[in-house]
This record gives sequence, C-alpha cells and structure tokens, in this order.
Amino acid sequence: MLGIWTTERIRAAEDRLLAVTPDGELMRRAAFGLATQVADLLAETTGSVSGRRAVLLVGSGNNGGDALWAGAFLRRRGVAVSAVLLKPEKAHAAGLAALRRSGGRVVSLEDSPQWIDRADVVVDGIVGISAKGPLRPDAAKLVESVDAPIVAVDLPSGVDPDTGAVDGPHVTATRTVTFGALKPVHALAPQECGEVVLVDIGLRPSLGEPDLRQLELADVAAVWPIPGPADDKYSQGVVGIAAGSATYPGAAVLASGSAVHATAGMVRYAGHAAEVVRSRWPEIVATGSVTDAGRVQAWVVGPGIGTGADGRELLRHVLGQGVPVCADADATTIIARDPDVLDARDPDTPLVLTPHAGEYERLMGRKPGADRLTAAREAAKKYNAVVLLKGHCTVVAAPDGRVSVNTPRGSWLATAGSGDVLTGLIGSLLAAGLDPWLAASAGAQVHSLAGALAAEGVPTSASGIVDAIPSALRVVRAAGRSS
Ligand SMILES: NC(=O)C1=CN([C@@H]2O[C@H](COP(=O)(O)OP(=O)(O)OC[C@H]3O[C@@H](n4cnc5c(N)ncnc54)[C@H](OP(=O)(O)O)[C@@H]3O)[C@@H](O)[C@H]2O)[C@@H](O)CC1
Ligand SMILES: Nc1ncnc2c1ncn2[C@@H]1O[C@H](COP(=O)(O)OP(=O)(O)O)[C@@H](O)[C@H]1O
Ligand SMILES: [K+]
Repeated sequence: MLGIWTTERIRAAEDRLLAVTPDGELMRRAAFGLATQVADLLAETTGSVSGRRAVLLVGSGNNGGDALWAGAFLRRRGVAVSAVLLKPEKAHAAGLAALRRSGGRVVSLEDSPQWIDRADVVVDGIVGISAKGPLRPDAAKLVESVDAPIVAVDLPSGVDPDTGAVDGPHVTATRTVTFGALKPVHALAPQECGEVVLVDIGLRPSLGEPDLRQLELADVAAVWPIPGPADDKYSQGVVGIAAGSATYPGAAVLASGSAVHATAGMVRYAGHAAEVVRSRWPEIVATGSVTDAGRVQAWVVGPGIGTGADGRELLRHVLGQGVPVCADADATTIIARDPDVLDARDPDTPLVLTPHAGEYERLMGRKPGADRLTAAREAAKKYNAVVLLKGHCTVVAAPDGRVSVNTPRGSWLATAGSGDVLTGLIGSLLAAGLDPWLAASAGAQVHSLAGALAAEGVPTSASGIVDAIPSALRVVRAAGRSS
C-alpha cells in the first residue's frame, strides 16, 4: 500500500530531518534525483542528453532552489541550461550560485521566449508545497508558451498540493519528480502530474503513519477472496442483491452480474426484476422479495429500487438484517431524505455508502467541493459509514479516519450503469467478510481496471465492464504473485 502525507505532515518531518542533516544536503539529494529524471526524459524523448537544452522556470522558494541545483547537475552532463527567474531578488541564493558556477545562464523574463521556444525540456520550479492558488499572471504566461515536455519539481505548479484542485492557470507535466514522500496532489491530480517519480531523500523514518493510502494491485490480490480446498458455495459468503424494478431491470442485471464475477460464492437476487436476472444469470437464485430471499452475509441495496415508500421499506428491511450493507443510488437518496431509516441498523454493522457528487450533496447538504478528502471524511463521520465518493478519482473514507484514493485508469467508467457494477463488486467483498473500507477500496480498484481492460482505448459500456471483471482479476492475481 502506498502512503501519502499532507504537506503539513511533510513539512514537520522535513524540519525534524533538517535538524540532523548538514545544511543544504536535503536539497542536493532532491536536486540530484531531479536532474537524473530530467536527463532520463531527455534521453527518452530526444535520444541524447549532452548538447540538449533545458530551461528552468524558477520561483521564489525552495522549489526554485531544487530546479537551480538540478540545473547545475545537468550542466555536468553537457546540457545547456538557462534559468528564468520569476523574482530574481528572491531566487534561492545557493542554487543560483551553483548554476552560475557550472556555466548555466540566467535569462530575463523579456528574453525568455527565445530560450523556451528552443527548449528540449522545461523544468517547473515555480512553486512547491507552499503553493497557494493558481499560477500568477507572469508565471501563467511563461507556462502557456511552453511546447516542450515539462518536468514538474515536487508538483505541477498551480495545482493545490493537498487537494489536487485546479482553479486557474497551472502546469501540466509529462513527469513529476517528488521528494521524500507522495503528497495528495499526486494521487488526486493524475492528469496534471503525468508520470510520478518518488526520489528518496531519507524522509520516510521521520514521517509516521500516512494520512492517505493508495492500494497497489498486490494489495488488492492479498485481500481478494479465492476459494480454498475446504470452501463451498456458502463458506465464501452469499451476497444478496436488492436492486432494479420490473420497468428498470438493468441495474439489477448489472449489479448481479458483477457479483457473479467478483467471487466464487453464491449470489441471491430479490426484487421485481427476478425473471430478467435469472434469464441473464442462471447461476443466481432469484426471488421476488427480500423477505423470502434466504440467508445472505451482505446486502447490496439501492440501484433502481426507486425512492418511494416501497424503496424505503426495502432499505429498512435490509438494514435491519444485522449483515453488512452496501447502499447505493436510490438508497442514498432515501437516507438523505429520511435519515431515520438508519435506525433500523445496528451501528456496529458495516455500512458502505457510494455517493456521486449529486448524491453527496443530498446526504450532506453541500457539494463535495475541491477538498474531496475532507468531504469524504466528514460524510463518513456523519453517517458512521464507509463513504466511497465517486468521481474521476474515487475517495474512500472510513469513520475511523482511514482514507484511500483510487487513481483512475482513464475515464472509461463514465458510462451509464457503471456505478451498479461497482456496487456488486463491493457487496461480494463484504459478503466474504472483508473490512468495509478495504472492500470499497479494493472494489474501486478492480472496477477501474475492468473499465480500462473493457475499453482498450475505445468507449465501453457497463456490460463490457462486467464482462472484463475476470480479466481484471487475472491481472490482480498476477500482480500478487510477482510481488
Ligand atoms: N524543506 C526541505 O527540506 C526540502 C524542500 N524541498 C523543496 O522545497 C519546496 C518547498 O519550498 P518552500 O517552502 O520554500 O516553498 P515553495 O513552494 O518553493 O514556494 C513558496 C513561495 O512561492 C510563492 N508562491 C506561492 N504561491 C504561488 C503561486 N500560486 N504562483 C507563484 N508563486 C507562488 C510565494 O512567494 P512570493 O512570490 O509570494 O514571495 C511563496 O512564498 C518543496 O516543494 C520542495 O520542492 C526539497 O528541496 C527537499 C528538501
Ligand atoms: N470521468 C471519470 N473518470 C473516471 N471514473 C469516473 C468518471 N466519471 C464517473 N466515473 C466512475 O464511474 C462510476 C459511475 O457511477 P454512477 O455515478 O453511480 O453512475 P451510474 O448511476 O450510471 O451507474 C463511478 O464509479 C465513478 O467513480
Ligand atoms: K513545481
């Protein structure tokens, strides 16, 4: 599992490390790693390093210092380096001196276009973890004129370090080279960061527990239920699906099919779409009502059940069964309108809520806003539930404070019915007894992987995502074996 730390925690850890490290040492470690990455990118994109041209965009803080020191290291490899100083009087003094000693050139803002136009690579050292807001106009103008690939120092300038939010001019990097530890921006703004490379500067022992986690495929493999010799269809957990209606059976078919593929256990369906579900998925035991569905170890409830009295009664019944519940779609809306429905639930029984932004607004009375981590955390606390906040990056928060982020593999999941597939995956994992935060986090990973495999570069459908779940699980299991 990858750990991610907020900038406040990073700064505190850096202070502890700086106190026991010779002056300038951390920056030189960071800059050396940065220079290596810039050289590698030059070699990849142009075929050589020596004789190529790099332009450094240098702001007034240590981020600019990293860029200047990296420029000095790049000079040793024969790169022609020019630095554009946004605030010459505030440029990092030692870094600037090092660049000058190495034969690097300092160019004025007015002269910068001719250097930027001829650059093979541009290094964004405008602002790092102390950034506030979007790029200022002078920096924005420079960045706008860049055609060459950009290597961002620590993070793409203009993108919020702790939320990944973009609210105006910003850098879009080909590669982001970060130091010591990953920050939230790296998981939450994948489009702007490009490839993220972490350079070790010795910070890890000073950091403590991460604020945020990102599951790797090997982590998913470690928790995904695989039947053993002693298992039978019941022992792996039976998931019940309460979804869909006679008029709208699609949600039922998708959530049920997803559950069929997720684990080897048994799937029950209860609702008005029983006929359609049975004919599409003959392995499912389908009945007309949750009251005669038989025993299950977890319920999926919500997609397509409607938000009227019937839907409410159905949700109340399911919540009162003493088994984990994944409440999605219409169930979320019912809970938002009438939170008393949750009284049917024993507070110790796991509940997973899976709102998209609109459902979140209903649940919380406000939009998730730019800070999606805080948004998910607050909803998890309010509802004493694991909250999976959907979006391009999916955030999963538990009431105990754990948060994970699922960085997307493209945007293929933005297709109708895709949420129903996710719910089926999470329900199966809950039935298998997984911790609900892990179930939601692992479910989101397999969902996005299945989406990418189904798409293979062209738009797909929710049915396509269901069909790709076995391929996604093969990739997951292979990652588990090779880790
Ligand atoms: N500490 C360490 O051990 C290590 C730190 N390291 C490095 O230090 C970086 C953090 O450096 P930092 O704290 O000096 O701040 P940083 O982000 O460079 O600049 C802040 C200044 O920028 C300005 N500014 C603000 N917003 C802006 C905007 N939107 N657009 C334009 N300008 C803006 C504002 O200054 P102003 O112009 O207002 O005077 C503000 O004061 C970190 O990311 C990493 O790269 C590594 O070397 C590893 C060791
Ligand atoms: N632009 C996007 N990039 C990546 N994933 C997305 C994007 N838009 C939506 N998704 C994902 O697709 C799913 C959509 O779910 P939902 O909004 O419930 O749709 P539906 O009700 O049609 O099933 C969620 O898992 C969400 O995170
Ligand atoms: K930067």
